[in-house]
Amino acid sequence: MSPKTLYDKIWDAHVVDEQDDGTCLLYIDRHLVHEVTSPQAFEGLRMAGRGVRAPEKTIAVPDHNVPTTLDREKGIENEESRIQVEALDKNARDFGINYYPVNDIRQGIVHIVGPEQGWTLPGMTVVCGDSHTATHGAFGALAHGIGTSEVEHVLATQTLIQRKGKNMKVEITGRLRPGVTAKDITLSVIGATGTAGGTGYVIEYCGEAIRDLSMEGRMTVCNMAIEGGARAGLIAPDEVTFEYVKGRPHAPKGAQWEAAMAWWKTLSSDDGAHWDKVVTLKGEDIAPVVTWGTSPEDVLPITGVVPAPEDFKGGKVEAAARSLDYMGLKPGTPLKDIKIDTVFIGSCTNGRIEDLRAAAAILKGKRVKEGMRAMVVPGSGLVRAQAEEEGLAQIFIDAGFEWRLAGCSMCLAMNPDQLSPGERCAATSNRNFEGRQGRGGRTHLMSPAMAAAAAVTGHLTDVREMM
Ligand SMILES: CC(C)[C@H](C(=O)O)[C@@H](O)C(=O)O
Ligand code: SF4
Repeated sequence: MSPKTLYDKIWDAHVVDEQDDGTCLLYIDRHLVHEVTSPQAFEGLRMAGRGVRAPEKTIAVPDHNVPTTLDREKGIENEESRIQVEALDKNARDFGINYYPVNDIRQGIVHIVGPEQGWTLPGMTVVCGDSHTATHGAFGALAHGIGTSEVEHVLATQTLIQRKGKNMKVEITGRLRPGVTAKDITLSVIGATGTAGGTGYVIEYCGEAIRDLSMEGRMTVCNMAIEGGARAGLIAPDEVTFEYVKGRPHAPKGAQWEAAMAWWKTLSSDDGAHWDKVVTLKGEDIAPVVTWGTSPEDVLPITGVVPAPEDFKGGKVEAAARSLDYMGLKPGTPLKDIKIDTVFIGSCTNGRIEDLRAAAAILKGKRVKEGMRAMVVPGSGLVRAQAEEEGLAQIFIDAGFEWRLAGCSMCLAMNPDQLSPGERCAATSNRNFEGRQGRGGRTHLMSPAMAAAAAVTGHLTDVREMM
């Protein structure tokens, strides 16, 4: 047998049918559903008089549109948002799928809830009508974002039509330096490869610096695979993975656990497997980074300066000029001199317990700079509860942060947490497009520790100076 990559192995184990032109039908192990991309899919099922093929493998949770303020039981003011959340509630109950409603402590961002509840397991195929489904690849699961018509197809058949992608290896060698985190890895990879660098590929992240990451950190890395253009991101499962999964509500138990482990231990790329593209970064070379522009590839070490359009080539010259104009930045300005108005800590990229710990470690005994707004939005109700138990919530509150309920919140402008025109935000989320956090809002992406440091000083800050 020829050597295979991890992607090849999971793919081969799930192919139900392959046509001569390479079109495949893949079996889907887990289908995660949120309120934004599912209403029409359920409507389609109703119209066709069909049910959900595997309700026990389908998990629904509202996240994008839910308010995260403490008074959210008052309901959703925006009509469109309210209709979506109500539709999910009705659909989940009518079709008998697993469901975490907004008042359930297990509610949260779908990509945080899936792993937390043990729905996401190594070797699985996982889909969701959401591009950041790549997050689940951290478990060595093949996790694709899909569109609404595909959501309907998966609901009805538990299969997905796909063509196989190419194999790309992203290796991070050696160790990270102090103050450098998973977020800096994933942003630096996109900085190096560009937002189109992964187009057509499934990325496997490997190397010592990846092995050294916790599951939380691995999820942060895979979460942004999509921002690098890839179809999915993967990390081979190991002891760290098994330890995280063990004992979770929907993880296998007893003899089933043993059987699962026997298969999970085979889930790594074979020596000599073929890679269509290889990118290597040295862990020691990665610095704490921030984005300066309106694309996740606009990444620089915090010690850098705002670039000039002429520093780029081709179409990027014009794009950079437009970015700088939108962001209100002048070439040559030290990144550390950029003043900010708002800090947002949360999202499926960085809303897990370890992220809150990292931010709290910087904030302990300090205050948010006068006049700024700062919020922490835990990724799930359980993350929130754990943070309260660990005393992190109190650190945030004492520092002057708002301590919110779980949801996507200010990651995107689909709920009341939005930036005003011109407002500048240090954000731990994954997208910085024009208007992403609100019309005219300006986003700088960074790690939770960097965002916390910026909250204290009021400008972009090198976290290493505060450690
Ligand atoms: C709303 C949803 C479909 C979207 C996505 O696909 O990623 C959102 O989660 C985002 O991050 O932009
Ligand atoms: S937290 Fe942000 S990136 Fe993640 S699913 Fe929600 S909107 Fe998308």
